[in-house]
Amino acid sequence: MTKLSVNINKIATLRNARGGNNPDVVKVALDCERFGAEGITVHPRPDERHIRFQDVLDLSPVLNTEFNIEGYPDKRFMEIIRKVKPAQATLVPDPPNAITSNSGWDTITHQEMLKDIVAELKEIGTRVSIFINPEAKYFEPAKSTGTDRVELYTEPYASNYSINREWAIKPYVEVAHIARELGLGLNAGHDLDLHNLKYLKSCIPFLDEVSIGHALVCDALYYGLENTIQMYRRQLEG
Ligand SMILES: CC(=O)[C@@H](O)[C@H](O)COP(=O)(O)O
Ligand SMILES: NCC(=O)COP(=O)(O)O
Repeated sequence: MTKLSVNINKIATLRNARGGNNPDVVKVALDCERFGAEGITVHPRPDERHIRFQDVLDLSPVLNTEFNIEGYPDKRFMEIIRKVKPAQATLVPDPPNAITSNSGWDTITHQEMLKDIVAELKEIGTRVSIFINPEAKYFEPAKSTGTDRVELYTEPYASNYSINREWAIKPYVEVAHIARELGLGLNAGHDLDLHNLKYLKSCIPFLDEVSIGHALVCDALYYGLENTIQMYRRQLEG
């Protein structure tokens, strides 16, 4: 079964736009869980443009599903992970000024650093996932870091889906089987939506988890949050 983890970054974007507490990020997260989300994902960026570090502290004690915290493993990120000990930490190589995540890790060049980070996170009992591009050369080095899972960076798939979906999915199917052979758990995320999710799932049925935020929140403006979460869940059935 592939779990849906709802990324609530963009709920925080809307809240921050007016300086108050509407929408209430904690309330929305709990409602997402009630509506069928099987996890909550946040990405507290260094500039706190959306999710703030305080949001992480407010969410952690009240969530009922898995809490997945994404981010670059700098000092502040590691401190918050040590503090809240989430179910999962997803390491992304984003520079502080990145408009959004735009690549996975070079697990060859950064293997030693990742090894140390992964060991520290596993020591505190947090499952570790490493954001990764669908390039086979990065998978054995990823395994060598000791990570539990990898998260396939799916923006290239999403942007090529409408052009030629069989071509777009090909590298992802190839590396998904490599990950499985290596004993790595398999997540996926970035730019997944109601158009491309079902095909991804049909081609990689053993996906452990997808984390989806931007498109899901946009869809909720038209279909409502509860209905939208159910619509995404149905794309993952079978
Ligand atoms: C790692 C990933 O692909 C997403 O969490 C992405 O980082 C979302 O970040 P923004 O919501 O800031 O675009
Ligand atoms: N890890 C991907 C994520 O959490 C959400 O990405 P997106 O759906 O906002 O592009």
